[in-house]
Amino acid sequence: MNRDWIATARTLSEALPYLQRYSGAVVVVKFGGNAMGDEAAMAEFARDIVLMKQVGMNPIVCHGGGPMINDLLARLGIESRFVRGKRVTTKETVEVVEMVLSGLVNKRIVQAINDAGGRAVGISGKDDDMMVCEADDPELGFVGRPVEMNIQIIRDLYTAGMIPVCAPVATGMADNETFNVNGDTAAGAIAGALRADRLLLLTDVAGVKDPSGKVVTQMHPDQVREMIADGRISGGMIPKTETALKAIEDGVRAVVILDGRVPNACLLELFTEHGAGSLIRSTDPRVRPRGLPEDAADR
Ligand SMILES: Nc1ncnc2c1ncn2[C@@H]1O[C@H](COP(=O)(O)OP(=O)(O)O)[C@@H](O)[C@H]1O
Ligand SMILES: CC(=O)N[C@@H](CCC(=O)OP(=O)(O)O)C(=O)O
Repeated sequence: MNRDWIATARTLSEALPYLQRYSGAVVVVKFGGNAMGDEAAMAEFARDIVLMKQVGMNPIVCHGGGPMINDLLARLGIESRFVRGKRVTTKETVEVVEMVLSGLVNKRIVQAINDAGGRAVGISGKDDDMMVCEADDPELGFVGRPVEMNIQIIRDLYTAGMIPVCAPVATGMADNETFNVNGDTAAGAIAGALRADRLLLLTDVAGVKDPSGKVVTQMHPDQVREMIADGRISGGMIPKTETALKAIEDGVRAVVILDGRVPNACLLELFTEHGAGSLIRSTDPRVRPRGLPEDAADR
């Protein structure tokens, strides 16, 4: 018997407890612009998402696209400026942000998932008023902080067999306002509103690292707060870990920060014993949202 076939059969067999555990689970996947890579990497990501749906999970994709916005702004001669990891967004910039995120990036992901045999539907926070925002900080201009979530549209899509693909652009409280929302923030707000079983934040580092460069594989919220306070977590990892803390407070069972450039990153996290990246989980026994069995070990 061919050794590869035996190994493949064993891998499938070993995945059984994970397939059982995650049956029906709601998993929000944030796909960052830096994690997107080339066409082949996009196709591989799409295959993972379709496989998750095929085995009975409910994957929801929420994407970024910062580098793609930077490219178009540069071609238009508009400078990109960030404050604490968020883009300073003028009225002119927000038009480009919406074009790139709700248009180019969203439809590229939708097409890749459909090519892999899934039924992806692209929406933004504007559709059905899914995400309503207020200005985050006057210094940032049209950057939104989600204040109201109308999440039924997402539930309707996944219960009808579709895969929602969400662009982080939202509507405001006043007429005709458009807000640019940080992709991590948007994914966290969606996961929180759904009380998701998992929020996977795909980025371009292996996870949260300690000062020696080693990835911390499991963390609880207090440890994350300590690492932010003493500077071990800095830069772009601050909004990411803050999103994780907020999502857990809102009832998300666990958040994983992992390297989206690794082939089959989502499958490695969900269907193997050791998972991938850094898992942040509440220690509060009252936080037991619907979904996974009470006694299931998280890794
Ligand atoms: N403790 C840490 N562990 C890992 N990355 C960290 C840490 N502190 C700061 N960082 C920085 O955070 C970056 C990830 O954030 P960011 O570049 O904003 O990701 P994305 O574009 O995927 O949203 C890493 O590339 C790294 O430079
Ligand atoms: C307010 C804000 O900063 N919005 C982000 C939205 C895209 C994003 O978050 O993209 P990544 O996940 O690829 O970084 C931006 O304009 O770049």
